[in-house]
Amino acid sequence: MEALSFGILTVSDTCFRKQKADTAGPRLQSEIEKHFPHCKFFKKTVPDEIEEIKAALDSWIKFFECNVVFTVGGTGFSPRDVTPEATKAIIEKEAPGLAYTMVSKSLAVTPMAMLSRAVCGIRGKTLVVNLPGSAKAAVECFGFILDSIPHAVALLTEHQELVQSAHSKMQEVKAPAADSTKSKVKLDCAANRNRTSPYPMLEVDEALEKVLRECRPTLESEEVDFDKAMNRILAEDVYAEEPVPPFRASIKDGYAVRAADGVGEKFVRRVTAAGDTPCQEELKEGEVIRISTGAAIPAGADAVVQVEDTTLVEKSQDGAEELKIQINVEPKAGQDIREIGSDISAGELVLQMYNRVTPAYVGVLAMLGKTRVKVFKRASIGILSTGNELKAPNEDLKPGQIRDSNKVTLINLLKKYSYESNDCGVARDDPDSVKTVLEKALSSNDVVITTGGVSMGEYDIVKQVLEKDFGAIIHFARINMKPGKPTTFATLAYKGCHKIFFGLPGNPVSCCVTSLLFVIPVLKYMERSKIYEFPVSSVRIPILKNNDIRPEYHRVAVKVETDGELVGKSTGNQISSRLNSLADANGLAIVTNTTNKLHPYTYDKYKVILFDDLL
Ligand SMILES: Nc1nc2c(c(=O)[nH]1)N[C@H]1C(S)=C(S)[C@@H](COP(=O)(O)OP(=O)(O)OC[C@H]3O[C@@H](n4cnc5c(N)ncnc54)[C@H](O)[C@@H]3O)O[C@H]1N2
Ligand code: MOO
Ligand SMILES: [Mg+2]
Repeated sequence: MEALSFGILTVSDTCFRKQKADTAGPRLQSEIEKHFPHCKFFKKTVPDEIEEIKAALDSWIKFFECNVVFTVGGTGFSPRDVTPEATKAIIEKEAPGLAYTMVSKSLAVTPMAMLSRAVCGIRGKTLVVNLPGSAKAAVECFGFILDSIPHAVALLTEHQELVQSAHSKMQEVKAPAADSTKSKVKLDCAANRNRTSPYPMLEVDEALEKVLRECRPTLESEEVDFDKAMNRILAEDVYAEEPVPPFRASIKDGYAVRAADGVGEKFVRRVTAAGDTPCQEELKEGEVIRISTGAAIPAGADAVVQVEDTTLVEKSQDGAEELKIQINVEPKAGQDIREIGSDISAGELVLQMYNRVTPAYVGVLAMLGKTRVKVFKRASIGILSTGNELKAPNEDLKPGQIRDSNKVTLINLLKKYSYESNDCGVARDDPDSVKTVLEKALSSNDVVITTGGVSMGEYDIVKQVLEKDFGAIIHFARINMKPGKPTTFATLAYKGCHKIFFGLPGNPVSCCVTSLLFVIPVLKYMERSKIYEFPVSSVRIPILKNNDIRPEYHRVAVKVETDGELVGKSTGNQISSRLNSLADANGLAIVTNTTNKLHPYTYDKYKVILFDDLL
């Protein structure tokens, strides 16, 4: 299939004259790339001139048959805004539904959206969409119509493959939820089961790419109390409504002085401490006021002299009060004073949208008195185990049974990266039980994670239940990695809602490693974290052997040597059942097959995914 092509035409006098950088065009491009990873782009900036806009649109449509052209800017009420007029002049048919969708959804963000004059329409095989000029609004509006784009392009180009995938996507949304408690899956007699997997084997990168393509970054935000916002992604730019400090404050314990009075003996008029109402009576020549760190600078004072640079000259009769002191060091005007707004000025952009909230962010919100803050919504996550052999950790075991460690491990693994999840119980290895437990999990979670039942056994029925009972699309069910080969990823529509499904392998290490490689990154991606993958570093490790054809994600403990070099060591036997191989690990060293490799050295440098603090 040929890659889709997009035109981004920035319409702005100031960007054209290079008086202002174009932020909206590049932001829109990166947003488009997230959803259409292999697309082509045509980009140009033109001034707000009707003929120039028309000429650019014309050439992209006529000569390059661009699938979609987005104009950015020039859709408002100012006299120079003519993008809608230029667009109307070149399109053959209007597509008002798109413009309507953008305005109506934008109204939920800002009432100013009602001033948009954006036009959308079709010319030949090209869809033309006017977007607003601000980067934030352009990306938001693109998000509002994103779902319709593949289908629109499919219809315009009569692109069969695209039409089909757009239709199946729509089917997916409409697919009826499973209703009866009985599964349509019947346990095959062992002789009838698949003897080879029908699913293609994907590389790890391909699998992650597929997952990210299906799990779009959210467009929804919610307001939370500032002290509950830790680790969330900000969905608004935070501007200071007040300056910090709100008054001129002393940086030192000492004396508020008039710098021009210089050194010498001074009369100590009074005392002011942090929290005291600022002294309004003007400081007179030869006077000082004793002051503590954080106290408001009294009227007339323009410097603070620290107590270390003074000498006591005269005390009160009871010996408790200072009457006169000597200033020993020439003060400079402004010395040791925090001016109003010197930390944060009123109106300043302090915290930026798309950044993750840290403890200091929470503190800054507290400083500004901003007690509610907008953050991007997070997916709700349900976790369940499958397996007839499983008992709860507090239960005694009969022969053949083991304790369910996966569920509690995954719940805590997610918690480590700040994601709460719901315990959805355990399903037995029979289709009715898997269906019932899955149904419950899907009814109250956006993302459902299961462990076990995804490999080649006749009781590995999770995929069949997903497909037959829930109409799920299995995007992949095999990955070329060790551990984690049978990792399964699917999407489905449950009661009209899009659900994401990870079927992780039952082996305790396999489900954790695949969570680190796929689940955690996608949860971060979905809540719009700018960084969603763990860092990868080169680490010196004693030779690691791997006799499997699959690349192995070898659990290692990595520390920083005194010279700053990262060195690691294996955590021992790497069999997928041995969870203790992960217990003290903070990295996954990627080891390709070593069967025929000669190792002249005892150490080698490995690429290591660092998922925890260095030792
Ligand atoms: N013929 C083949 N057999 C297997 C293949 C294969 O390619 N061909 N792949 C192997 C690999 S690799 C893995 S990984 C496992 C994955 O199996 P399943 O996802 O189907 O999981 P189960 O069979 O249900 O269980 C596997 C293993 O893990 C234990 N387990 C399961 N759940 C839990 C839990 N909640 N807590 C602790 N331990 C659990 C279970 O008892 C099994 O020992 O398949 C291989 N087989
Ligand atoms: O892939 Mo399995 O997860 O090797 O043990
Ligand atoms: Mg199995």
